[in-house]
Amino acid sequence: MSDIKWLPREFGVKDHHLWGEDIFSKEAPGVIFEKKPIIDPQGNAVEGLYSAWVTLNNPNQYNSYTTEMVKAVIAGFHRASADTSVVACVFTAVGDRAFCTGGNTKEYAEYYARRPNEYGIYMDLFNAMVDAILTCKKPTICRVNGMRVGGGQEIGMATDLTVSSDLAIFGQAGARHGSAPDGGSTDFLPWMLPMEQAMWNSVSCELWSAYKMSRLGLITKCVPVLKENGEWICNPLVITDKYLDGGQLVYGEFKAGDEAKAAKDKIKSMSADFERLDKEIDNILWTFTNLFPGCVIKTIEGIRLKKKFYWDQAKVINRHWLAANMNGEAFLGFNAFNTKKLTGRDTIDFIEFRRRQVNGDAFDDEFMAAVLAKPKK
Ligand SMILES: CC(C)(COP(=O)(O)OP(=O)(O)OC[C@H]1O[C@@H](n2cnc3c(N)ncnc32)[C@H](O)[C@@H]1OP(=O)(O)O)[C@@H](O)C(=O)NCCC(=O)NCCSC(=O)C1=CCCCC1=O
Repeated sequence: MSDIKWLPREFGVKDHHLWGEDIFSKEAPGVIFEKKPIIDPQGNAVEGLYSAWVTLNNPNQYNSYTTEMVKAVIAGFHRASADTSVVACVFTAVGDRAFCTGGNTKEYAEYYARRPNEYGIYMDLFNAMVDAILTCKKPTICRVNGMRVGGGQEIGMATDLTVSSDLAIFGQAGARHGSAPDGGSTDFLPWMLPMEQAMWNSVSCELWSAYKMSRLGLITKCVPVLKENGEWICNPLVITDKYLDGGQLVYGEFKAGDEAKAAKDKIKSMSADFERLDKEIDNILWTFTNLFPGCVIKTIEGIRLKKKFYWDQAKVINRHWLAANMNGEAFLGFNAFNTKKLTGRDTIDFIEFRRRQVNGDAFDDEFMAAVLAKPKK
């Protein structure tokens, strides 16, 4: 015989998906999974080739992820990874206020605080979510539609590329609200920002503008989303028309005083239009579409290896510290934030906390009551 047609073979295409469609939901809080056709530069849909969109849908709580949403994000990236018609995966969220502000602080305060073992199990899911993004066999793009804060910054940085609305802000919240940015930021930030900037950004909980993050190289690009008299305008809250003032770099810094107030009022009176953001996403998708898929993912995973180096080691032990911390600083910090409408204050009294530590006070309920604000009468 001169051919190998005689070899027994199985035909058809296998289904490698782990989860069915029912893990996704269009109801908030939930995660939407969609496939959208690849668009060529002339605006035509390319038949049979798609981008997969994983969309966080919890806008009333700034697209923070609940436990159920974490599971659905894992499923979304796994689905995109295993679907051969998908060119790349876009990670975004509903609305124009936030991409994601991290773990759901209501759930953290009301359920996970003082339940460290439960939080440890939750962290196993959180780690699996970051792993699902970092191991997706398709390029991953974070489409930042608004603030990317706390765990939101962490899952965003786990993606391969970020393009952002210029209204977005980026940063951490952990040390202010009772956690450490150990869901990826302490591992990724020192690669993505100069070390000093990574240090200050992760500890101070300052939120930096998209222009500043673009200048520092944390994100690929930010684009205007506001139009005035038919013309695109840059975020009026941010300095974008000069680099230097008094010898200091000011490009990307926030305006202050009356200028800032006027800019905030202006933004409030306008609505965001993501046309340019989506055009950028289409351009990146089109570039990927016209490259060898195997070479693309090998190149990407070669870069991801370095991002994953510290994450893969630290995630194992961080999970245990984060769990234990739910009995201590996290209990206080997340409860303070969760009850801010009742008390009028979103953080604990840090000065009293430190004074009590100086005195060697036991970390008991009396200590906790002393540092938490009281409900307003
Ligand atoms: C600074 C903020 C991001 C934005 O502040 P501001 O613009 O003043 O808006 P708010 O009034 O605070 O928020 C608007 C409403 O959204 C609710 N909200 C915001 N974020 C969350 C959240 N993460 N979970 C649940 N709900 C949220 C907020 O309560 C408001 O609702 P309301 O009913 O009052 O209108 C600020 O919002 C902020 O600091 N948010 C919390 C950020 C945070 O602490 N995230 C968790 C960090 S920890 C984390 O994510 C971790 C991940 C894995 C590893 C371990 C870990 O800790």
